[in-house]
Amino acid sequence: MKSDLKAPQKEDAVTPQTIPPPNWPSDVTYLTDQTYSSAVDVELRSKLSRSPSDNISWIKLASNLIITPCPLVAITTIADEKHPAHGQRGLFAVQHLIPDSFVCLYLGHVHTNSMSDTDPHSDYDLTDLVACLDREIGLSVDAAKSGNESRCANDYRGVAERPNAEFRDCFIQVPSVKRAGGLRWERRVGIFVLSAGKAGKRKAGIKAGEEILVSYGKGFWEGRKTIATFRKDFEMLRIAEAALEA
Ligand SMILES: C[S@@+](CC[C@H](N)C(=O)[O-])C[C@H]1O[C@@H](n2cnc3c(N)ncnc32)[C@H](O)[C@@H]1O
Repeated sequence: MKSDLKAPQKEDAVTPQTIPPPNWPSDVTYLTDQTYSSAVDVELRSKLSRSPSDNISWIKLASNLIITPCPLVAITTIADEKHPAHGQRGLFAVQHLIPDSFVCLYLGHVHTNSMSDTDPHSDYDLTDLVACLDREIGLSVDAAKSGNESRCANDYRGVAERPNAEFRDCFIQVPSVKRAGGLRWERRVGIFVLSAGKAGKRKAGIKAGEEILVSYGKGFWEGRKTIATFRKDFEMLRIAEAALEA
């Protein structure tokens, strides 16, 4: 298949970096776009592109919405001792975010879902966090070693009654040497504010200063419980059980 994508030059090649936002973890690379494992070859990556015949209703994000670092959020170390992720980082809104609005992309290292290309120790892999980049073609995004602000979004369990944001599939425009206009649409996963809901219960959106909370899904915590039991990691077991009971 002919493609306008450049073949990956080497494994773990990173995109250009920008100055990370305040409170960014020093041992994690801050990304402005996702990177690709060498197992994600040109053909596999081309499946992430939107072909003109696609009739998908996913959101197409205008390039002016994608700003790095993201001006809508702040990474904060959680000081509240009652918060189940106390001492860790969380993602907070710095301004009012209206229902359905885009917050930021979930960036990280795109990998195949084969065991040899997956980090079993990662707490930041979208395969586990409900959404994955594309289940049909078996790709996911891991932000354990490199990512952006989204990797700091906590699960709502034990923090609030319900999530106020969610992961959604979307498209962004990336450079293309073959397409007219020099751009093509490529799939990403982003964090979006939840919709207002039919009864308008969430019409307030997310207030400035509020923590942005998603649902990782029950499966994430059940998985953590199984791993913790196997590894005899009692702290991890306590956290997973508390989240499942919340
Ligand atoms: C994707 S990371 C979220 C960001 C993380 N707090 C940090 O500082 O990098 C997922 C990890 O955050 C923690 N976490 C997130 N939500 C939590 C919750 N509701 N209860 C307990 N721990 C949570 C768990 O350690 C989980 O494995």
